[in-house]
Amino acid sequence: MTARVIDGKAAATGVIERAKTAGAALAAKTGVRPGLAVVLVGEDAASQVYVANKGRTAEACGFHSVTHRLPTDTTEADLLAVIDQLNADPAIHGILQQLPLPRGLDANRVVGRIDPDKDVDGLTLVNAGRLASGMAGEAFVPCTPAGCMVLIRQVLGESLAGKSAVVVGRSNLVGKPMAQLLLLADATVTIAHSRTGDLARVCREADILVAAVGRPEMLGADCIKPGAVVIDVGINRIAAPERGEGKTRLVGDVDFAAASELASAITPVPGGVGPMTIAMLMANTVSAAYRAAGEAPPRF
Ligand SMILES: Nc1nc2c(c(=O)[nH]1)N[C@@H](CN(C=O)c1ccc(C(=O)N[C@@H](CCC(=O)O)C(=O)O)cc1)CN2
Repeated sequence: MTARVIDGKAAATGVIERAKTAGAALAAKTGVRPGLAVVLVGEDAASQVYVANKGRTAEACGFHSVTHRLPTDTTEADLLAVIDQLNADPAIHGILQQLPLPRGLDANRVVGRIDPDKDVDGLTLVNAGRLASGMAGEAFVPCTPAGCMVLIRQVLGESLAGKSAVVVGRSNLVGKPMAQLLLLADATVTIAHSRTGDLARVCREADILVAAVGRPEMLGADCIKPGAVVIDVGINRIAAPERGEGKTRLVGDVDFAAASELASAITPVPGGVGPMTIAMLMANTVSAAYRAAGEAPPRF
């Protein structure tokens, strides 16, 4: 079998288009223009690219968009003051603290300061609790797992009843919310991780395999059940001397070539899950603005 390659860029373009249309409709009806604030602390090169993309995409959607770039030595008190100011700003409906934070800043305390109604990253305890309690409709769901679900539904439809899903990775940002979403769609879910015994055997049970471990090409052919849908969340930059001295390339957590021989559908890296992360941020921002305006948010 040669797997269908799931086009995350095309799916993301569709979500962004719907967010733009929904934002314009809200502004026309209520005068409320969706507003997104992104906060970046420090100089992490990848984060700078992601944050710039978030701002650009928000502007392309017609949103009010602000980016706070703070130096690496920002104190937690100063960062919390920025969050407080954004919490109080009526023009801002969504706040995202870009992660990771520099050493010395506590991500739980900083993210926990965001007003849950503006938490478009879905990382506050309130939104994580809503999702874990099955109240996904009222929660903001973290953007990457929300995007993975859009891609999975494209391939398998709404109900995952009867399907076994294995999520490799247990982060608050991806692994745990991903498992909750699959469970809510009626899949039978296992969360595995780097310390799982005989990981390949566990993965081979999966009709849906979601890889979010952050280790380049860690999951090979021995991890893939024939016909599985493989969603690769990993974005790992590795040396690519074949492209020239000092060159690099991106790979996922899955050995794409090997897995493609067995899977029925697979996301590539780049061009798979990554673009959906930013698209779902636009969707969550529109939803936050709808809620702030007392309107029912659209479904993405
Ligand atoms: N507060 C958050 N921090 C981080 C999140 C998040 O969802 N919320 N996710 C990641 C990084 N991320 C967004 O922030 C992100 C990662 C990757 C992509 C993307 O489009 N990737 C492209 C490749 C891009 C490249 O060339 O480097 C792809 O996969 O095609 C978008 C967003 C960590 N931090």
